[in-house]
Amino acid sequence: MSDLLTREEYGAIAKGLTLPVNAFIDGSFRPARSGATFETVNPATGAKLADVAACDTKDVDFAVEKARDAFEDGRWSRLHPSARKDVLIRLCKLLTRNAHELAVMESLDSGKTIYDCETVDIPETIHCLKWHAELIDKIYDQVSPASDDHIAMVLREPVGVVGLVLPWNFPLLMLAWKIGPALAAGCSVVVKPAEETPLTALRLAELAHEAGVPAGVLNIVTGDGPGVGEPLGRHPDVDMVSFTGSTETGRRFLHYSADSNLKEVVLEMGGKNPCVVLDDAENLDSVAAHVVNGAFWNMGENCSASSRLIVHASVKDDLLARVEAHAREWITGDPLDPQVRVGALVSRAHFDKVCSYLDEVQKGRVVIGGTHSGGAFVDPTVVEISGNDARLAREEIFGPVLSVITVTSTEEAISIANDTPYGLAASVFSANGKRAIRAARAIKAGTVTVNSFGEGDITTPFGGYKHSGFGGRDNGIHAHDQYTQLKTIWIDLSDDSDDQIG
Ligand SMILES: NC(=O)C1=CN([C@@H]2O[C@H](COP(=O)(O)OP(=O)(O)OC[C@H]3O[C@@H](n4cnc5c(N)ncnc54)[C@H](O)[C@@H]3O)[C@@H](O)[C@H]2O)C=CC1
Ligand code: BAL
Repeated sequence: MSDLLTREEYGAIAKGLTLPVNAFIDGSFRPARSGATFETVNPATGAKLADVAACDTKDVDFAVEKARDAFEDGRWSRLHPSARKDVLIRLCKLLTRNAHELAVMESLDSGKTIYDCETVDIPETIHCLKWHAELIDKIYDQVSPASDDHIAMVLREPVGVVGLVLPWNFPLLMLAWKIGPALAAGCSVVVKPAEETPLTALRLAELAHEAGVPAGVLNIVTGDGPGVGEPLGRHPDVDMVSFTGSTETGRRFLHYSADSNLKEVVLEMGGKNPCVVLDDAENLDSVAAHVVNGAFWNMGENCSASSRLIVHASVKDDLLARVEAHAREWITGDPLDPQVRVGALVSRAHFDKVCSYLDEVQKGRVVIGGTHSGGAFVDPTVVEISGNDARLAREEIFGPVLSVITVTSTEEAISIANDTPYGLAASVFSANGKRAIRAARAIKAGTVTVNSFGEGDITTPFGGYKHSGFGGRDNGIHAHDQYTQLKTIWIDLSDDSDDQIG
């Protein structure tokens, strides 16, 4: 983990940054073929940071062609796994050496707090890449239990050319969640960062090249969804797409695949995640700290954010008093100030979306917040609502807004927790282990934490049920499955095998 610097030191790093502005294809930075650019803006100040290459179909075609060449000639895909490991570990060392610079770049581009960038985003990015690098030369293929006359090998092979379409809420970390297993497995990748936050992906690609990732293996194509994401999704020579973002856009990738080459699609999408506090929950101060962290970490711009607190009536008042006290400690303001816990929302458009929910907040009992400032900042907001039908309870806000729903039984709590089209994450608080585990099993979500808020760690699969996920999981050894496919090699050992085929 990086040591935190002072506001002045972060300011000095920001002033000295050289921002990458061109796409990274086939081992070098290149402007869009059309010459077009788009602005990337610091959402905390509204100031332009850079004009970045606005790529389109021609750039995507070029990047996929180079990725295909690299994959087929084996410069990466057929290296010994331990050789790929060594290169990725070198990349991790370069990322560590440049951690402060990357943290500041991420904070400027996204509005995330420097505190989170330094303590979560950058160290977790490095940890994720290192974990997959260390894994890749320790996975064995299988031999099936065939007869004495046969040997049947079940091999995992890299899937090929992979398209990775990323969100803006954890720009570098979501890149790592996907390139970590994809590159370790031997795939070539074409990455499309979110147009709000293209900078750190470009810088990482430069460092990866320095570490020894061969040209064509890691390509970053900047631009918007229709210009870059759609041609990547529709490309006939992309074997697989892994996407993180909204359910609406995720659904499009299934259409793109069906309309093109039936590429595999893995989707990690939205959530309306319940935090269930049962009547026997103990240490309500600790519960409140988890509730506040779950709701307001990363400004609530988190697919697994706890956005619904479903609490038993007998503990509600006590809990909410403590939630309010903890929420007051989450200072909103300048993202480069290491004391600040709530930074800027990612863009003016997203700020406007979140503010549209603040009008709804005024219809409930506001416990804290409901306020905003500066065209980018929304204060941590807790509001009591009745039932699970309001927009506040049903729609993914992706901002620091927590809706509180009171229940009078565990059955009602579980029923409301599951009354959503989403199923990404949940948390359950109870002093009784059996009740907590039964509740965790009853909630339809990909990750359920007991007596804490979290997403597990790199060793555990992450992804959703229902409208939150499709086709696979990020993280853990399970992520390796996304980027590989199974091949059976069936060998006949019988004496007359010369005449037999299969
Ligand atoms: N699950 C998650 O982690 C995320 C959820 N969201 C949710 O989505 C809402 C909207 O945010 P957006 O940034 O608009 O999400 P989005 O899902 O549209 O964007 C994610 C990625 O998909 C790309 N994309 C957009 N339209 C596309 C298209 N037609 N074809 C191919 N690629 C396309 C974007 O350029 C970006 O790289 C947020 O308010 C939030 O509720 C947003 C980001 C991350
Ligand atoms: N929290 C990691 C996944 C996401 O928010 O997109």
